[in-house]
Parts: sequence; structure tokens; C-alpha cells
Amino acid sequence: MGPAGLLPVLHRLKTLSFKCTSLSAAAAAKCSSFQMSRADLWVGPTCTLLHRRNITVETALSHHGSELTDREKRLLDRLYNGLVGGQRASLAESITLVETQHPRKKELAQVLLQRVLAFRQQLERQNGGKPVAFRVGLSGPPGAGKSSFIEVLGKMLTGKGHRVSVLAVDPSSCTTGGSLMGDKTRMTELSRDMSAFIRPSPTSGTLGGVTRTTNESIVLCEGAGYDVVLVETVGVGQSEFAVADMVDLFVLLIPPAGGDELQGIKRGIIEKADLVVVTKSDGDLVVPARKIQAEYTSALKLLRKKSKTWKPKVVRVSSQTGEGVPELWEVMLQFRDSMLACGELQVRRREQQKVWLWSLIQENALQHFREHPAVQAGLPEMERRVTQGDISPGLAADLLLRAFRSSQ
Ligand SMILES: Nc1nc2c(ncn2[C@@H]2O[C@H](COP(=O)(O)OP(=O)(O)OP(=O)(O)O)[C@@H](O)[C@H]2O)c(=O)[nH]1
Repeated sequence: MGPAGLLPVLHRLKTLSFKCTSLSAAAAAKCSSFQMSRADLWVGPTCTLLHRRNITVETALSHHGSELTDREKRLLDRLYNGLVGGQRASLAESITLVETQHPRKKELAQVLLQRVLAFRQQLERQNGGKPVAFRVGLSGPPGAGKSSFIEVLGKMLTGKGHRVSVLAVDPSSCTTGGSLMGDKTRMTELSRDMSAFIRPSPTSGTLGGVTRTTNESIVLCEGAGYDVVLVETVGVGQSEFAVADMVDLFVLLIPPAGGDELQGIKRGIIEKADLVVVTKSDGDLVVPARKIQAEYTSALKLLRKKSKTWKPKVVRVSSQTGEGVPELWEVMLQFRDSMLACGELQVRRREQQKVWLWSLIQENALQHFREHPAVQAGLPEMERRVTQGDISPGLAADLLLRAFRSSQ
């Protein structure tokens, strides 16, 4: 097998194929001869072209499938059956498979994911087309009280009969190999709860890699029957923007402290927030918490609106006393219901899929370019001449791209 992921298959197929869950009527009519044996594996909207080339998701996956050894088939069947049966151990093992850097296992992960996606679509159809899970992103600076809050919210939700999964995106694990979030014991009670599943961030890889894994883990959690998926990140680097782009509701947690501690909170991320939660609103901290709540309420009025339907709210909670947590969940449900009713939530999910697709293309295409022999041969010389000021970066880029294209 060639380079990582689905790329080898896509190269063999000479084009990209992608899954289209919601074909327009026109596109569907155009593709009428294109229906596959499994209705849930439609491909469009460039389906005419793809059809001519006999390129479908099914072809791609059966290509993997035909190469599966008996052992691999047994592994995938065991994981799939365990996962859709709601077994935590199978979910954990499936996530390990999508986290792997091993090229062959990456392909197996894609086969598994495609099966789980088809299963999830089936569940969504049974659910009247509505999403089977509510995806909530939670971000905030270190020490904001995220894990304490998730513990309390998670316990309350499992008490109400929900199944809750918690996934972490930890940017520190990408750069230092250490972890801001993972080194201490977090959410001890929730981790013992049989209706909860907690997964720390992968301990290696780029943010792009961790994001991909988290996106794929969300699919697996939903397939395993978790109806609330919480994605947590610490407000460092770009990870909070990545999380905001993978959830239905994005929550920013702010501690009741002023000055320097809040300096790190980026304006851009406040714009992304659907809800701002001021934490630790208890004891002596109630007064500063109210002050922060008022400040953020005014600040949010000045910011660009993210949604036509929803006005971001600022609420106060205490994980220590539990005050405000049930009310906050009610606000979260109001958000979900109003966004679903007007269709914005579905649009947001579709847009997120596109953002995800393009970030994967970008990452893979750039890697392919960098690893290309013609580029590797010419790059040192081009870099040298650009840094010496002999040629412009624009011309050097053109030359390298030309070398890349001509040897394709
Ligand atoms: N008074 C009060 N303290 C709290 C509350 N929630 C959390 N804390 C304290 O705040 C500190 C940080 O809480 P965590 O929940 O670990 O915060 P975090 O955002 O997960 O922190 P990182 O794991 O570093 O990202 C701990 O000492 C908690 O005991 C609260 O509701 N009230």
C-alpha cells in the first residue's frame, strides 16, 4: 500500500469520490441509473462523471474489502457488532483503530467507519431525519473548571437516562508530547459510570491529525448509541476553532477572574460561542462571576452574529454546588430545538462536513507535494535562492508546482 489513508485508493481511482447524504431532486434524477445496492451509499453530485469512471464509495471500499484477509474481516465484524451493540470495549478499540498511524490499519478504519456511517444514517432515518446525537463543544482556558463541569453535567445527564461520551482535543499533546489535560485524573466519577465513555486525546500527532481522529470518533460514539457527545478542548492554539467546527453547540467556559487570566481568550473564539458559561459561581466568587457575566453579555451584543435564530447567552454555574447546571442544560436544549426547527443545525453540520473534507484534502495534498521526488530535489535550491533574494517566492513556488505537475 502507498501513502497513508485513503489516498492510495483514490490514486488508483484517479479521482476523488465522496459521500452525499442529501442529493437534490435534480441531482437524484440525474443519477437515477446510479443507485447502488445499498441506498445509503449514494455518491454525487458529480456522479455522472464518477459513474462513467465506475467510481463509487462502494467500489473504493470493496477494493479494500476484496483485499481483506479473513483475520481482518473477523476483526472488523467483531468491532462493528460490538460497537453497534453499545459495548464500550469495542468502541474504545475502534477509536484506537482510527487513531493509528499504520497505513493498513488506517484503511481498515475507513472500512469500519463507512459501515458505522451507514448504520448511523439508518438510525437517523428512523429518527425522522433528525441527528441521533447532540454534539457539544466545550472550551476554556486551563483551570476554567471544564472537567469539574463535565463531571457534573455528565452525571446529571446519565441520571436522566442519556448516554454520554466525552472526547478531548488536547493541543499540548501535539507539540510537547505532554498534556495539559491528560496528566491528572479527571472526571473520576463519570469515568466509573457505565452510561458514560471518556476518551482522552491521542498522545501524538498534529492538530490536524487529532482533529480528524476526533471527528471520526464522534461518528463511532454516535454509532455506539451515545446520544450526547461532549468534545472538550483547552483554549490554546487553534484547537478551539477546530472543535467549534465539529459540534452543534459551542460553549466557552470562563472562570470568574479578570485581567490577565482572561487575556488569553481570543476575540475570534468568543464570536464562535453559542453559549458562554461563567464557572465557579459560588461563595466569594458569585460577585466576580456576576460581573464577568455582565461584561460578556454586553460584549456579545457588539459581536458579529453567528446564527440568524440564536442569540448567544451568558449563564453562571457552579460545579461545586450544582447550581445553574440543570438550567444550563435546558438552555442547551432550547438551542438544539430552535436550531433544528429552522434547519440551521442541519446546515451547520453540512458545512462542517465540507470544512472537514477540505482540510483533509489540504493536509494530504500538501504532504503529497512535499514528498514528491521532483519537489524534494528542487526545494533546497529554491529555498536557498529565495532566502538570498535571487528570485521571488512566487516564482520559486511556480517552478516547484510546475515540476510537480509535469511529473504527475
Ligand atoms: N469554587 C469552585 N471551584 C471550582 C469549581 N469548578 C472547578 N473548581 C476548581 O477549579 C480548579 C480547576 O478545575 P478543573 O475542573 O480541573 O478545570 P479545567 O478547566 O478542567 O482545568 P484543566 O484540566 O487544567 O484544563 C480546581 O481546583 C477545581 O476544584 C466550582 O464550581 N467552584
